[in-house]
Amino acid sequence: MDFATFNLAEFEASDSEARAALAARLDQVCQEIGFLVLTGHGVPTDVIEGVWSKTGAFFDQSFDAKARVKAPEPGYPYGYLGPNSEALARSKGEDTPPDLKESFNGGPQSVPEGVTDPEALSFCYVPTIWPEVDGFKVAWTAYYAAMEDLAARVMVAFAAALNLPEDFFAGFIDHPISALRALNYPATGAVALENQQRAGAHTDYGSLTILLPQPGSQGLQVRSPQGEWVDVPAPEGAFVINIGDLMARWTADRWVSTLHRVAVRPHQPARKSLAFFHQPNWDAEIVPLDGSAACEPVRSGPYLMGKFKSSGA
Ligand SMILES: O=C(O)CCC(=O)C(=O)O
Ligand SMILES: [Fe+2]
Repeated sequence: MDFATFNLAEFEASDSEARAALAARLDQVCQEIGFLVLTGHGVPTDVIEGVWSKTGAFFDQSFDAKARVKAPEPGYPYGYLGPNSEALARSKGEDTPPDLKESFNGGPQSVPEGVTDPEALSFCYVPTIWPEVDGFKVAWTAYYAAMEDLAARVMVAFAAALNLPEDFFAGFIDHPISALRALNYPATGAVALENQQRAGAHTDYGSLTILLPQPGSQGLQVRSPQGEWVDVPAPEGAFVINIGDLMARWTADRWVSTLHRVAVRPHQPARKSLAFFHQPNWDAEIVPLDGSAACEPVRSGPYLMGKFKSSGA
């Protein structure tokens, strides 16, 4: 299976006929596999290098130093999640050993005016707990902001792909509750436990994931429609994007939220990645776009919270 590439800058610069053709192709890829390589993204190299450098410095610290910024209680969505904290396959009802990874997670940097819902305030709007790594917060927030902008541009392309007015999603994503996760999969030894992966098979929860796998790294795989695990490339200078469960619902399952995992193999070097989980406004009502009753309407925030709580290890 070849991986489709979508060049966002080319789409944005195209006249209406070429734009429609690129949008139709995007629609097709989102129907078939829901994963693609994104080029023409315009995210400055120094923003990307900055976040790699500071998250690398974070993971290089001792466990005790990392544990100083761990989530203060179970279910707290941000901070350091050490080894044995999460098994993503549990979100799919699979009882597996914990994933072989550690992560640092952060959320929106400010609470929009007028948010009073206690669930929103105690879930996605709780503070990110900053590590004492010089320059970490600056590099992290610059990358987070770049991902917010990029996600909004991809959502314009998605609207075109779905034959909607191009600003259709704008009002749903003007106060997004997205999360950024830096992942470190430590080097592997001889064997893992049975059914243990670096990240167990799962689908993502939100509208869109913008993933930056360590360039040239291996292990990320998607489940093809034929039921095979297919390697996802990690090209230098590009992102991998995929549809999450919320987008599948929104499109009444026209688009697929594809099962994926990070497979474990013996004697692998450490692998890093940055996953940005774009999530519409807390209050956004996600109703099937085709007007059908294919999926129950859900609210973005509570839907995410329900999903998140299902993967704790
Ligand atoms: O590390 C990766 O390449 C993918 C991680 C992933 O799928 C996730 O955290 O949802
Ligand atoms: Fe994922």
